[in-house]
Amino acid sequence: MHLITLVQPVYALIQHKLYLLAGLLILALAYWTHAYLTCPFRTQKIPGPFLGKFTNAYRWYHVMRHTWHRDLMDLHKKYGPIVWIAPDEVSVSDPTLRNVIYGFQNHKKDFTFFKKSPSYEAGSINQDFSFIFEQDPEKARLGKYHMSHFYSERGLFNLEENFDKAVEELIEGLDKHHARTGAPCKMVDWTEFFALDLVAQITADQSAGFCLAGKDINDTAYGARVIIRAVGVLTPMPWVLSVTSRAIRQNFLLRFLINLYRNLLLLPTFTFDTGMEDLKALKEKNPKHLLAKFYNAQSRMREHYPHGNQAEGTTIQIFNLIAGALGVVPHCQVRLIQELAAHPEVVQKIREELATTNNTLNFEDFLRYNNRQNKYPILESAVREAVRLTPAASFPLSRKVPPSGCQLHQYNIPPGYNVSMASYQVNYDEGYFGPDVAEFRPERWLGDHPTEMLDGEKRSMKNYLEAGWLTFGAGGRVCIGRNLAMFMMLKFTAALVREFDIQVVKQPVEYYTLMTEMLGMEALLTRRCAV
Ligand code: HEM
Repeated sequence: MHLITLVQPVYALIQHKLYLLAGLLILALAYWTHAYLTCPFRTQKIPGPFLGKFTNAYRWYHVMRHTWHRDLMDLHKKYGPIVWIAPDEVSVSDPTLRNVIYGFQNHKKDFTFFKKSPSYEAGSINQDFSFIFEQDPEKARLGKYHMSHFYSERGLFNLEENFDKAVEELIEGLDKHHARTGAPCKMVDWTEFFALDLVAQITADQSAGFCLAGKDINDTAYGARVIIRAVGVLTPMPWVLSVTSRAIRQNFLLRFLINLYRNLLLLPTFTFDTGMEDLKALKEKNPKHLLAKFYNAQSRMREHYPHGNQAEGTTIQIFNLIAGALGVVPHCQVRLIQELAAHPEVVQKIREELATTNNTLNFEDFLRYNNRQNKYPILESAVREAVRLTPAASFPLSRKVPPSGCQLHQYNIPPGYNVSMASYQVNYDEGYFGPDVAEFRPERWLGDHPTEMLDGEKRSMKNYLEAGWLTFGAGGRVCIGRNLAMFMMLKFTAALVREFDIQVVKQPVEYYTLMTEMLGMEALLTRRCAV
């Protein structure tokens, strides 16, 4: 009887769609208002945009306008270094607080360590270890233990031959498709082709042929972009995450993922169910390349991921590599080309540096081992300056406040809430980087900083600047691919300025979803005679 009394009005509500809609809206408003009224940020009067305090829809709207990275900068200009941006999150813009949030694990472990926030679940699509999206710090540490050596400078040094093969194909492709024809070169496409060719080279010692073909074979890069953007759209919406599962997300993205692995590994019939034998054969053929390392790393971590499988566990590492090499590096590279085209004096200096090593960039002339000197300080600084100005992995690095809570300026953030910093507002902090923060000035990375290190040693500018920026994240979850990113950009840029004169005929436009993409830039390339 009671049940019927309850069910009848609900049924009536469902019958009238308008009432149902109004009911849902009232419920949502009641939920948001309750969350707002009980939020400790309110009692402490943390400033922020009114709508952002109420609902995640505010942040999502700005993501969908593809301007969130710049909007966040504006919010900080308006409200100060701590801004309440979403019902359970504050955004922080202060390089001196970087180490509070992104520190290393210490003996107090779970009590003080800021884990990646639950929003990282958006990028988890199978039951295996996915480096970027793993929230458990212990498992991430284990991943780093098994993988960091082959992403180290030394580890990559062993694959220099593969870098050079990818560079050769890049030059051949650019020459054939642009320099000789005079057709404008779509720079972001070419930086992506190079990334795909390079990944195929270092993963399985083979040419995937993107630069030679001068096109996105089978929409491989397009598919990877769809996946990365989909993660960006999902990340600011916690309720979507609670109603989708990894399996749903994987199925939605499956065809793009499989297409990616097929075209990179040159395994045209690859599937997760049937592909393990092919993967094994490929990794056995190339024991020194990354596919073999990925396979070994996932086997060692298997006991922690009992619901996963070897084919997915191995290939998801390729996806992580692609997320960095294809999702991020090309956009930093486009910024660098844009700046070099506008600063011929820097190009001249880079050419002079390259002339000292036979016009070729060699890793051994860059790495500071055996007391060798870096022979490319301007080129290195130009790359650093570009990744500072366009830190393309610009999504807020959201972290869950640990049981210890945390103090950010005058505010006390209780455990369980989220705090985040994003690279754009940190990297453009005038207090830290100086009033010329928005200018491309590679020389800011050279020489010494007036302050000293703790042990009384001189502090280099590089050390000072890297301690403040957030381009590669920081602390225990710092980017594992930062050496690879640097090497990719060094090799690409060295080859480009050696071989071509570049004239930008169309400027890039920033487009944020998860990464800040630099879309639309076109350049005319003229082959240089004097090499
Ligand atoms: C210029 C290029 C790159 C930039 C700006 C960049 C930036 C970042 C940032 C900001 C993070 C921290 C994410 C967080 O804290 O949530 C990160 C993490 C990571 N990056 Fe990169 N990245 C770049 C290139 C690469 C490349 C080429 C790889 C290829 C291996 C890579 C692999 C990773 C991985 C695996 C992580 C997760 C590390 C962890 O959570 O412990 N990145 N990257």
